Amino acid sequence: MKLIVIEGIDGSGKTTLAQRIGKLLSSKFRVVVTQEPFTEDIKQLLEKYKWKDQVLLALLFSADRRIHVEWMRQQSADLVISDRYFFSTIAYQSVGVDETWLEQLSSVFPRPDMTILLDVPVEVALKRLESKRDTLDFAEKRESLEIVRQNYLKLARKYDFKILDGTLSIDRLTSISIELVQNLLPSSTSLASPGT
Ligand SMILES: Nc1ncnc2c1ncn2[C@@H]1O[C@H](COP(=O)(O)OP(=O)(O)OP(=O)(O)O)[C@@H](O)[C@H]1O
Ligand SMILES: Cc1cn([C@H]2C[C@H](O)[C@@H](COP(=O)(O)O)O2)c(=O)[nH]c1=O
Repeated sequence: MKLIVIEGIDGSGKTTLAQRIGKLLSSKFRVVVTQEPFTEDIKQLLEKYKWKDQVLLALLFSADRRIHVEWMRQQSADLVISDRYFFSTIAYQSVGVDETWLEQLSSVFPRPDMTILLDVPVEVALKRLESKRDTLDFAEKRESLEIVRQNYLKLARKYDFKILDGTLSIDRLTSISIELVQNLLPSSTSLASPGT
Protein backbone atom coordinates (compact mmCIF):
# COMPACT_ATOMS: atom_id res chain seq x y z
CA MET A 1 0.00 0.00 0.00
CA LYS A 2 1.21 3.47 -0.89
CA LEU A 3 0.15 6.38 1.28
CA ILE A 4 -0.25 9.79 -0.33
CA VAL A 5 -1.00 12.74 1.91
CA ILE A 6 -2.42 16.08 0.87
CA GLU A 7 -1.74 18.97 3.23
CA GLY A 8 -2.40 22.69 3.28
CA ILE A 9 -4.20 25.42 5.17
CA ASP A 10 -8.00 25.41 5.45
CA GLY A 11 -9.52 26.18 2.05
CA SER A 12 -6.39 25.30 0.06
CA GLY A 13 -8.33 22.73 -1.99
CA LYS A 14 -7.18 19.46 -0.37
CA THR A 15 -10.55 17.69 -0.37
CA THR A 16 -11.31 18.65 -3.96
CA LEU A 17 -7.91 17.44 -5.19
CA ALA A 18 -8.00 14.21 -3.15
CA GLN A 19 -11.41 13.31 -4.62
CA ARG A 20 -10.32 14.12 -8.18
CA ILE A 21 -7.11 12.08 -8.03
CA GLY A 22 -8.91 9.22 -6.28
CA LYS A 23 -11.62 9.09 -8.93
CA LEU A 24 -9.14 9.03 -11.81
CA LEU A 25 -6.81 6.45 -10.31
CA SER A 26 -9.62 4.13 -9.26
CA SER A 27 -9.99 3.03 -12.90
CA LYS A 28 -6.65 1.21 -12.53
CA PHE A 29 -5.98 0.72 -8.82
CA ARG A 30 -7.75 -0.03 -5.57
CA VAL A 31 -7.88 3.48 -4.16
CA VAL A 32 -9.21 4.72 -0.83
CA VAL A 33 -9.70 8.45 -0.27
CA THR A 34 -9.92 9.42 3.37
CA GLN A 35 -9.45 12.37 5.69
CA GLU A 36 -8.60 13.58 9.17
CA PRO A 37 -10.10 14.17 11.61
CA PHE A 38 -11.37 10.63 11.00
CA THR A 39 -13.68 9.45 13.80
CA GLU A 40 -17.01 11.00 14.82
CA ASP A 41 -16.01 10.57 18.50
CA ILE A 42 -12.99 12.83 18.06
CA LYS A 43 -15.00 15.38 16.11
CA GLN A 44 -17.46 15.57 19.02
CA LEU A 45 -14.66 15.96 21.57
CA LEU A 46 -13.09 18.71 19.47
CA GLU A 47 -16.38 20.60 19.54
CA LYS A 48 -16.90 19.92 23.25
CA TYR A 49 -13.52 21.39 24.19
CA LYS A 50 -13.83 24.35 21.78
CA TRP A 51 -10.52 23.97 19.93
CA LYS A 52 -8.63 26.07 22.47
CA ASP A 53 -6.08 23.86 24.28
CA GLN A 54 -3.36 22.95 21.75
CA VAL A 55 -1.91 20.13 23.90
CA LEU A 56 -5.35 18.55 24.15
CA LEU A 57 -5.84 19.03 20.41
CA ALA A 58 -2.52 17.37 19.60
CA LEU A 59 -3.45 14.38 21.77
CA LEU A 60 -6.96 14.10 20.35
CA PHE A 61 -5.78 14.34 16.73
CA SER A 62 -3.07 11.76 17.44
CA ALA A 63 -5.52 9.34 19.09
CA ASP A 64 -7.79 9.76 16.08
CA ARG A 65 -4.83 9.12 13.77
CA ARG A 66 -3.92 5.91 15.58
CA ILE A 67 -7.41 4.58 14.81
CA HIS A 68 -7.22 5.98 11.27
CA VAL A 69 -3.88 4.28 10.48
CA GLU A 70 -5.19 0.91 11.68
CA TRP A 71 -8.30 1.40 9.51
CA MET A 72 -6.10 2.25 6.50
CA ARG A 73 -4.17 -0.98 6.98
CA GLN A 74 -7.38 -2.98 6.89
CA GLN A 75 -8.49 -1.57 3.51
CA SER A 76 -6.19 -3.75 1.33
CA ALA A 77 -5.85 -0.78 -1.01
CA ASP A 78 -3.07 -0.16 -3.54
CA LEU A 79 -3.26 3.50 -2.71
CA VAL A 80 -4.61 5.48 0.23
CA ILE A 81 -5.00 9.22 -0.29
CA SER A 82 -5.39 11.07 3.00
CA ASP A 83 -6.64 14.63 3.21
CA ARG A 84 -4.45 15.68 6.21
CA TYR A 85 -2.12 13.54 8.35
CA PHE A 86 0.38 14.11 11.17
CA PHE A 87 1.91 17.13 9.44
CA SER A 88 -1.37 18.94 10.21
CA THR A 89 -0.73 18.40 13.91
CA ILE A 90 2.79 19.79 13.61
CA ALA A 91 1.76 22.75 11.44
CA TYR A 92 -1.33 23.76 13.46
CA GLN A 93 -0.60 22.74 17.04
CA SER A 94 2.96 24.14 17.03
CA VAL A 95 1.28 27.53 17.27
CA GLY A 96 1.00 26.72 21.00
CA VAL A 97 3.08 23.59 21.64
CA ASP A 98 6.74 22.66 21.35
CA GLU A 99 7.39 21.40 17.81
CA THR A 100 9.92 18.77 18.92
CA TRP A 101 7.33 17.18 21.19
CA LEU A 102 4.81 17.16 18.32
CA GLU A 103 7.36 15.47 16.06
CA GLN A 104 8.07 12.85 18.73
CA LEU A 105 4.37 12.25 19.21
CA SER A 106 3.97 11.83 15.44
CA SER A 107 6.96 9.53 15.06
CA VAL A 108 4.81 6.48 15.87
CA PHE A 109 2.92 6.91 12.59
CA PRO A 110 4.14 5.52 9.27
CA ARG A 111 5.79 8.09 7.02
CA PRO A 112 3.75 8.73 3.86
CA ASP A 113 5.24 7.72 0.50
CA MET A 114 4.55 11.21 -0.78
CA THR A 115 3.15 14.42 0.67
CA ILE A 116 1.67 17.10 -1.54
CA LEU A 117 1.45 20.58 -0.06
CA LEU A 118 -1.18 22.79 -1.67
CA ASP A 119 0.24 26.20 -1.00
CA VAL A 120 -2.15 29.15 -1.31
CA PRO A 121 -2.05 32.72 0.00
CA VAL A 122 -4.27 33.06 3.08
CA GLU A 123 -6.45 35.65 1.32
CA VAL A 124 -7.27 33.15 -1.44
CA ALA A 125 -8.12 30.46 1.10
CA LEU A 126 -10.31 32.80 3.14
CA LYS A 127 -12.18 33.90 0.03
CA ARG A 128 -12.88 30.26 -0.77
CA LEU A 129 -14.06 29.64 2.78
CA GLU A 130 -16.32 32.69 2.98
CA SER A 131 -19.44 30.59 2.82
CA LYS A 132 -18.31 28.23 5.61
CA ARG A 133 -19.36 29.02 9.15
CA ASP A 134 -16.50 29.14 11.62
CA THR A 135 -15.86 29.69 15.31
CA LEU A 136 -12.86 31.98 14.75
CA ASP A 137 -13.53 35.48 13.54
CA PHE A 138 -11.95 36.45 10.24
CA ALA A 139 -9.06 38.53 11.62
CA GLU A 140 -8.11 35.80 14.08
CA LYS A 141 -8.33 33.20 11.33
CA ARG A 142 -6.19 35.26 8.94
CA GLU A 143 -3.47 35.65 11.54
CA SER A 144 -3.36 31.99 12.57
CA LEU A 145 -3.50 30.67 8.99
CA GLU A 146 -0.58 32.90 8.04
CA ILE A 147 1.53 31.21 10.74
CA VAL A 148 0.29 27.75 9.74
CA ARG A 149 1.15 28.44 6.09
CA GLN A 150 4.71 29.36 7.06
CA ASN A 151 4.92 26.26 9.28
CA TYR A 152 3.91 24.11 6.30
CA LEU A 153 6.56 25.68 4.08
CA LYS A 154 9.18 24.91 6.72
CA LEU A 155 7.93 21.32 7.01
CA ALA A 156 7.99 21.01 3.22
CA ARG A 157 11.72 21.65 3.17
CA LYS A 158 12.41 19.35 6.09
CA TYR A 159 10.27 16.42 4.92
CA ASP A 160 10.67 16.86 1.18
CA PHE A 161 7.05 17.60 0.23
CA LYS A 162 5.95 18.25 -3.34
CA ILE A 163 4.78 21.85 -3.20
CA LEU A 164 2.03 22.76 -5.66
CA ASP A 165 0.66 26.21 -6.33
CA GLY A 166 -2.89 25.79 -5.03
CA THR A 167 -4.14 28.77 -7.05
CA LEU A 168 -3.78 26.76 -10.28
CA SER A 169 -6.95 25.37 -11.80
CA ILE A 170 -8.19 22.13 -10.34
CA ASP A 171 -7.67 20.39 -13.70
CA ARG A 172 -4.03 21.47 -13.81
CA LEU A 173 -3.44 20.44 -10.18
CA THR A 174 -5.04 17.08 -10.89
CA SER A 175 -2.78 16.43 -13.92
CA ILE A 176 0.36 17.34 -12.02
CA SER A 177 -0.63 15.22 -9.03
CA ILE A 178 -1.58 12.21 -11.15
CA GLU A 179 1.84 12.30 -12.76
CA LEU A 180 3.55 12.47 -9.37
CA VAL A 181 1.46 9.66 -7.91
CA GLN A 182 1.81 7.42 -10.95
CA ASN A 183 5.56 7.43 -10.53
CA LEU A 184 5.03 5.59 -7.25
CA LEU A 185 2.72 2.94 -8.67
CA PRO A 186 3.46 -0.17 -10.75
CA SER A 187 3.37 0.17 -14.58
CA SER A 188 2.96 3.66 -15.91
CA THR A 189 0.27 3.54 -18.57
CA SER A 190 -1.10 7.07 -18.48
CA LEU A 191 -4.66 7.70 -17.40
CA ALA A 192 -7.44 9.71 -18.98
CA SER A 193 -7.16 13.48 -18.77
CA PRO A 194 -8.66 15.06 -15.63
CA GLY A 195 -11.73 16.51 -17.32
CA THR A 196 -13.00 13.07 -18.43
N1 LIG B 1 -7.80 24.88 -7.53
C1 LIG B 1 -8.91 25.52 -7.14
N2 LIG B 1 -9.25 26.68 -7.71
C2 LIG B 1 -10.37 27.35 -7.31
N3 LIG B 1 -11.22 26.93 -6.34
C3 LIG B 1 -10.92 25.77 -5.73
C4 LIG B 1 -9.75 25.01 -6.10
N4 LIG B 1 -9.71 23.91 -5.33
C5 LIG B 1 -10.79 23.98 -4.53
N5 LIG B 1 -11.52 25.08 -4.77
C6 LIG B 1 -12.75 25.50 -4.08
O1 LIG B 1 -12.36 26.02 -2.80
C7 LIG B 1 -13.28 25.61 -1.79
C8 LIG B 1 -12.50 24.82 -0.71
O2 LIG B 1 -12.02 23.63 -1.31
P1 LIG B 1 -11.78 22.31 -0.47
O3 LIG B 1 -12.95 22.03 0.42
O4 LIG B 1 -11.34 21.26 -1.41
O5 LIG B 1 -10.55 22.81 0.42
P2 LIG B 1 -9.95 22.15 1.72
O6 LIG B 1 -8.51 22.48 1.72
O7 LIG B 1 -10.30 20.69 1.80
O8 LIG B 1 -10.73 22.98 2.83
P3 LIG B 1 -10.89 22.62 4.39
O9 LIG B 1 -9.51 22.50 4.94
O10 LIG B 1 -11.62 23.80 4.95
O11 LIG B 1 -11.66 21.32 4.47
C9 LIG B 1 -14.36 24.78 -2.49
O12 LIG B 1 -15.45 25.64 -2.76
C10 LIG B 1 -13.69 24.33 -3.79
O13 LIG B 1 -14.61 24.15 -4.83
C1 LIG C 1 -5.84 16.68 11.42
C2 LIG C 1 -5.72 18.02 12.08
C3 LIG C 1 -6.59 19.04 11.78
N1 LIG C 1 -6.46 20.24 12.38
C4 LIG C 1 -7.42 21.33 12.04
C5 LIG C 1 -7.20 21.93 10.70
C6 LIG C 1 -8.58 22.40 10.30
O1 LIG C 1 -8.77 23.70 10.82
C7 LIG C 1 -9.50 21.39 10.99
C8 LIG C 1 -9.93 20.27 10.09
O2 LIG C 1 -10.88 20.66 9.21
P1 LIG C 1 -10.62 20.69 7.59
O3 LIG C 1 -12.01 20.64 7.08
O4 LIG C 1 -9.79 19.55 7.18
O5 LIG C 1 -9.94 21.99 7.32
O6 LIG C 1 -8.71 20.80 12.02
C9 LIG C 1 -5.50 20.47 13.31
O7 LIG C 1 -5.40 21.57 13.89
N2 LIG C 1 -4.62 19.47 13.60
C10 LIG C 1 -4.69 18.25 13.04
O8 LIG C 1 -3.87 17.34 13.34
